[in-house]
Amino acid sequence: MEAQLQVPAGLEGCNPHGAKLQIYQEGGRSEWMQYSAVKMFTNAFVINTAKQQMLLGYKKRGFATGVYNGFGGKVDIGETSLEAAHRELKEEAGIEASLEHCGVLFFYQEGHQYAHFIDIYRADSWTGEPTETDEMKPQWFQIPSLSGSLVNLAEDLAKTEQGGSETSHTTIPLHRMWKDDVLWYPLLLSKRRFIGRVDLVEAPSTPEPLDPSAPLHPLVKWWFATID
Ligand SMILES: Nc1nc2c([nH]c(=O)n2[C@H]2C[C@H](O)[C@@H](COP(=O)(O)OP(=O)(O)OP(=O)(O)O)O2)c(=O)[nH]1
Repeated sequence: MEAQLQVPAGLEGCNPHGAKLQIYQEGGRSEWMQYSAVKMFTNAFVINTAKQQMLLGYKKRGFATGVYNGFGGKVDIGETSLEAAHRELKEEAGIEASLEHCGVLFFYQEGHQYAHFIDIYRADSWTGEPTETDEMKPQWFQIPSLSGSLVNLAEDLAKTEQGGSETSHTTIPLHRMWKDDVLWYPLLLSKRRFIGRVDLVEAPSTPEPLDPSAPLHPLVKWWFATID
C-alpha cells in the first residue's frame, strides 16, 4: 500500500476518503508559519468555456483592495460553505451559478490574526448579468490557451504579468492578483482537484492606482497537490 503524503498544517481532513495525492509544486522556507485561529472563506470562479474567458472582480474596498479575484468571502455561522459561495457570488457579482467544489487553498499572511481556509469553486455556466456592486467590479478576461501542459499554462499565465498594461486587461491580470494565484490557476482552469497552502509576508499597503511592477504580498512558502 502506498504511503499518503504528509499534508501541511491546516489541510488535515481535506482528503477524508484517502484519495491519491500527488505533489504539483512546492517551495520556499523549511517551516510553515504558526497561526492561532482559522476562518472559513469561499472563492468562486465563473468560466465561459466557449469564449475561453474568466470572470474576475476588481476589489473596491476592504481586505485586498485593488486586487482582482474570484467572488467570495467569509462563511457565516449556520451556513454551509456552498451556501456561502452562492450568497457571495450573488452579492458581489449579481449572478447565480451551479458551483462545483474544485479545491482548498489554506492561506496565511504573517501578522494576521487568523489563517484563511478557502473553498475554491468553479462554474461553467451562470444566470444573470455580472453587475458592479459596492465591493466588486466584475470583468471578463481571456484565458491563455489550455491546449498545452499545465506547466505551459503556468508560463503563459506568468507572461501576462509582464505584458499587462494599466488600461487593457484582455488576459488574466496576474500582476494585479494575489501572488500565489499563478501557482494554482492552471489546476482550476484544467479542472484538476487540488489542495494547497501558501504563507506570505505582509506587504506594504497597496498604492492606488496599483503599480503593476510593485511586489504584491510576497510568498515565503507554498505546497500544492492534486487529488485523484
Ligand atoms: N485568489 C485568492 N484569493 C484569496 C487569497 N487569499 C484570500 O484570502 N483570498 C480570498 C478568500 C476570499 O474569497 C477573499 C477574502 O474575502 P473578503 O475580502 O470578501 O473578506 P471579508 O473579510 O471582507 O469577507 P466578507 O465580508 O465578504 O464576508 O479573498 C489568495 O491568495 N488568492
